[in-house]
Amino acid sequence: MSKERLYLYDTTLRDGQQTQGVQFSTAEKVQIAQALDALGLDYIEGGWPGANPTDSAFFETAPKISARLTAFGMTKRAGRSAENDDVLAAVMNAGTQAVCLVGKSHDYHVTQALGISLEENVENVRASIAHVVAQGREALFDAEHFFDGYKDNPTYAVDVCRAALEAGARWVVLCDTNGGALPAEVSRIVTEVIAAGLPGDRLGIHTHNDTENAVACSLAAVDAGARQIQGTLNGLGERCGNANLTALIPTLLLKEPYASNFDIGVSVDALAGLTRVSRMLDDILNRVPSKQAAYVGASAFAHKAGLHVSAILKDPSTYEHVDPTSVGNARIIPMSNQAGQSNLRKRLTEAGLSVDKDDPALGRILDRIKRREADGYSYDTAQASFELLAREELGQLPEFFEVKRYKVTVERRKNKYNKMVSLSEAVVVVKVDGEKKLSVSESLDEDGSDRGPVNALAKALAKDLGQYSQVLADMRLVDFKVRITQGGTEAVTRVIIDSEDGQGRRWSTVGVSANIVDASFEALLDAIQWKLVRDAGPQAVVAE
Ligand SMILES: CC(=O)SCCNC(=O)CCNC(=O)[C@H](O)C(C)(C)COP(=O)(O)OP(=O)(O)OC[C@H]1O[C@@H](n2cnc3c(N)ncnc32)[C@H](O)[C@@H]1OP(=O)(O)O
Ligand SMILES: CC(=O)C(=O)O
Repeated sequence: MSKERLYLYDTTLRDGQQTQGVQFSTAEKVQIAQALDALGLDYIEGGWPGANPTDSAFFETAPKISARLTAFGMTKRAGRSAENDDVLAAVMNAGTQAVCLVGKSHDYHVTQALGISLEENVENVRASIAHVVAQGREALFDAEHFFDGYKDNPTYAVDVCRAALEAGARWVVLCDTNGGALPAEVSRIVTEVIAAGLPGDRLGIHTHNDTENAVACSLAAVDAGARQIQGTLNGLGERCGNANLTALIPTLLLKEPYASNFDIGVSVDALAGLTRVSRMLDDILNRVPSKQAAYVGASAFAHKAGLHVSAILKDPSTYEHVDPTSVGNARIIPMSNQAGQSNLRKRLTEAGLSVDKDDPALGRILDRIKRREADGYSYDTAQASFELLAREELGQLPEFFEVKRYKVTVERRKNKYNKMVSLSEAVVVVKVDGEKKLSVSESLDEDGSDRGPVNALAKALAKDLGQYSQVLADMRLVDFKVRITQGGTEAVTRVIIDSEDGQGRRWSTVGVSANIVDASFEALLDAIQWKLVRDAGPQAVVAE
């Protein structure tokens, strides 16, 4: 049986840019358009030419893409011809293959927002679409507030859409503009609209996520016969966002009945780039990627509970609905107080530690993790600290050096320009290679800015570690997170430090104490030890 074509239309650069706090630069728009094109989207809506300088500049320097680049705008305003509407002219002047115009399909909005008669609005829609088609462009009509309009006045909502189709629109897109429609309602209305004579293969769906149902409503519309879906990467969009293409694309490619029934422009090979594209967008937006995002989140294939892991090790499909590599994601088995021996052995193997199934050290490690998590530690994220703890229990952690003492002071004082500035100074005394070494460091960066007491401590600790200093030269701290948590009955500070090195490795360590400096020092110490285990293990000597 041959598959039917289902078209995907991306509006990240238009409705996605209507997200509060999101403003793409022209260069970022180009980068996103190219990534969407490589994925295989059919249409990429670049923005509203003429509405703002960035959108206009994007169309002026439009990237060469295979997808249909689409300019967005609104139907002509009343009282002037389509040819004489300056807003529409700016949209047409972008010169794109496809033009999508939004227009009213809810009678209430016609009379209230536009203040014109229902007939005049139908004629404005008809004339605007005819104008686009007459200029040799593919025309799309976004029927704004369609579902709310249909519920109030079905005949009028359908008449507006019919006018757009008769004027030559390739697609009429039924929009749930306020995002309040539910899947069963969408299914019923799309079915009725098709029965009323609007052909399903010319109908699209545009949903918003105000009830967390945008993806479900899009699928309901497809089930009922619509053949184009509009959505955005990572579900960006006005208010709560649009239908999330990052969830829809894998669903359409990997789940039945969609996989058997439809051909979408995205190939199975391109799907493997989805997680990367999703993270690229977060990177552009300077957002921390949502761990729990379906398919592409860091936790989408993280198996924490002991029961899950024991089965996963026998067959991953026991607790995974799809193979993580199909969307470019990866399976994670974090360590935590939810773990059993299966998690533990899997994690130890990944760390290069092979332990027999009945080794009593396994029980000791698990006990220690559970006790420490009760005290406020979190090994779920701090996998490097987990590994060090396990090595210690297994007698496989060399004592590279011994910390004899440390201190850090923070001072506020006037600089030479008579401005109050902070300066931290740290002193660390270690015994390494049988020799006691005292290192002092300040918190000031090369440019003179204060980097704080933890930075001073890190510099002092790594400053003179004898034979190991060379190994640590390419290591740097990249993130520092502090959380006040409840350890036992007391409030304690938990510090998580992320480090990376010149070999592209990134690792997280944890420290817990009532005192933030001690918690930070513990996490720093783990960070350095983990690096030394990796790169200086065989040379390690046990301190006297
Ligand atoms: C549902 C959606 O998300 S559609 C996308 C919405 N996106 C945006 O609004 C972002 C870009 N918009 C803009 O930059 C500006 O609104 C512009 C440049 C388009 C227009 O700006 P202005 O001319 O200052 O108008 P303003 O934004 O105040 O109001 C919109 C006007 O368009 C009219 N209008 C709204 N929809 C339509 C339509 N489909 N067809 C014709 N006119 C319309 C409104 O009635 C209003 O007219 P009025 O000022 O005579 O009352
Ligand atoms: C067109 C559009 O973005 C909407 O109706 O939501």
